[in-house]
Amino acid sequence: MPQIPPSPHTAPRLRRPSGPSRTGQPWWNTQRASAMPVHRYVRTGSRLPEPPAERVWPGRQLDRAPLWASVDLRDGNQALANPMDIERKSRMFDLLVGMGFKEIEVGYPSASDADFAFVRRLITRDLVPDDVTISVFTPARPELIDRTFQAVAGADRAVVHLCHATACLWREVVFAMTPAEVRRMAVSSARHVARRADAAKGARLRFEYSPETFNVTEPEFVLELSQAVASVWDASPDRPVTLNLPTTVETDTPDVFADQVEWMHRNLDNRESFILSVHPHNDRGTAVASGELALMAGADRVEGTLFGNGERTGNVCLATMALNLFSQGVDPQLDFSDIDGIRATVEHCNQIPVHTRHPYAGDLVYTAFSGTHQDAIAKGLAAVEARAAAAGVPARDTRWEVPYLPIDPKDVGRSYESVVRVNSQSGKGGIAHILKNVYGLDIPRGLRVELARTVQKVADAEGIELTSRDLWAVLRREYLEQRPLGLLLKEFRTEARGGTTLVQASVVEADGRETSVEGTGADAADAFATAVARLGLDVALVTVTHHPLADNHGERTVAYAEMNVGGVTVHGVGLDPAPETALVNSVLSAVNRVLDPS
Ligand SMILES: CC(=O)SCCNC(=O)CCNC(=O)[C@H](O)C(C)(C)COP(=O)(O)OP(=O)(O)OC[C@H]1O[C@@H](n2cnc3c(N)ncnc32)[C@H](O)[C@@H]1OP(=O)(O)O
Ligand SMILES: CC(C)C(=O)C(=O)O
Repeated sequence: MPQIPPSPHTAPRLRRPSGPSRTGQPWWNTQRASAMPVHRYVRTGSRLPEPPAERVWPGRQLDRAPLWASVDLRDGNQALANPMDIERKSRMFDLLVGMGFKEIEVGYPSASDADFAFVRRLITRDLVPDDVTISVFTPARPELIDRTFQAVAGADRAVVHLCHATACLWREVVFAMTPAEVRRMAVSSARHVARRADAAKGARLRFEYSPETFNVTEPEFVLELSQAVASVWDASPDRPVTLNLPTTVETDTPDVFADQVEWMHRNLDNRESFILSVHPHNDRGTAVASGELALMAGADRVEGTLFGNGERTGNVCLATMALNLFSQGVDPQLDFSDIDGIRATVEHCNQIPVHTRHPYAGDLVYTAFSGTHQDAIAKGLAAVEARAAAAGVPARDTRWEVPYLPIDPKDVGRSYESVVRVNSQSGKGGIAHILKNVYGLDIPRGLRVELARTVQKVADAEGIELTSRDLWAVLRREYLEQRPLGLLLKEFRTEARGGTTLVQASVVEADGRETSVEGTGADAADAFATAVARLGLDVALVTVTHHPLADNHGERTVAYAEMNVGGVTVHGVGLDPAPETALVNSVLSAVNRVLDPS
């Protein structure tokens, strides 16, 4: 794990809150106004001309995958400190194709030679599969539209994506245009695109229009622009225009965006001549929610990137959206069965690491450190296996219901190995789960409790995570190693006597005295416990269990004894190729832990 350097500040330097406290506040709410300049910001509420008379989206559920469009190579790429070179673009393109994306925005060819060259490469080398359509982005400037068409010349099919900002702030500050002038720019650019497309004989071209800053534009104005552009392009059900509604900068709660999308969905003339698309950004951290609610509100298509790369806080993460569908039993129509491979490629291409807590893909998202979670996960995994065994089907075909794990890590190519990891927050269930999964030890409940206390002490003292090897080391030191003040078993023999077992043993006590003892019992452990009691020790076997253990040391038996020593319950473990030796050693282990508790 990377070491994080200590913060140079012990505490943030905060100004004391200056606002008044609310009068009559109950003791459980003593919050005060902050000292931050909140007066600089305005609450916007609904952005529709009037509140919707009815909303369909709250009652809908997502029951199928939308049309996905990756913008990793355009919006993602334009946000990178080091935009992708041809090698990285090609890796990203191949990944997206391999995962099943059918529409890929491959660049902004008029922006840079690298973007232009990559599009040419795809076309001239015939690298685009028959069922995949590439898309190219252009702003509403004639010379840049021309360059875009040069880039797609010779393509069998493509989408030309025209975009310009529409909101008041952009109109006034960026373009210095009136709404009428923006409308003229939209229509003249759309005409220019149409003319260039007409000239590109033989190519199957479709068009996309993005009223950039849609979410903060007057809805009637966006509607008017969209209808005007679509009419220039002769939008029809056979050749629909993709109308892409971005939250260029996410500004509102997702319900506000859903209302806007539903409003467009209802008010567009010839709705069937449009593919209604959304392009959520993540400035408020709610891009996925905005995307999902927009689909419920009538959108057909989503643009986004893998793991959410993109301007500022990024685009909507398509991995999250797709796997959210998967977790609800909806086929996402994208293949995430090797999420670590996908992540590695995306990290290589973007040169940005995916966060350890990123949904579905982060290193720690299928991992529990806390004891109660571990216990529940271990029980859940066991229940799935039991259900599968009872039904006579592989666990992979059984319904997934495991506490704290929304999907089976194996379904995205992860293993269960790192699902449970131990530190000072962990408990007996997780520790037992690891020892079972990694070492095959089926530790009985009483021993789990006792062992967890020891592990907890180690974890607290060390303050770091304990690996499975560390857990094994704790178990070995606590239960399997000889203790200086304990009894040393020199030799023993067993003999079956009717229904019982006789043990004769020679033990050396801490003071060096060697004594021969014997005892009979139900099995070797019981008989040895009786023999040890004859040394004058107050010991009795409560119960012993054992099971075979096959590992790279060969076939062995592990035995777990629960003893009553001087009125205290104590456990011991024996491990040996010979079953009887394992049983005897488990008793010796428990007794020695009392004789020498160091
Ligand atoms: C929301 C989005 O993600 S849109 C995509 C944004 N992507 C990028 O910016 C990456 C690619 N780079 C560019 O677009 C570059 O700006 C280039 C390559 C086009 C170079 O543009 P330049 O001619 O140098 O202009 P510059 O970027 O400085 O300024 C933008 C100009 O375009 C205008 N403009 C901005 N967006 C658009 C648009 N979509 N359509 C038409 N004009 C636009 C601005 O008003 C400004 O005009 P002005 O020069 O008259 O003031
Ligand atoms: C081009 C548009 C869709 C865009 O990237 C945005 O508005 O964020």
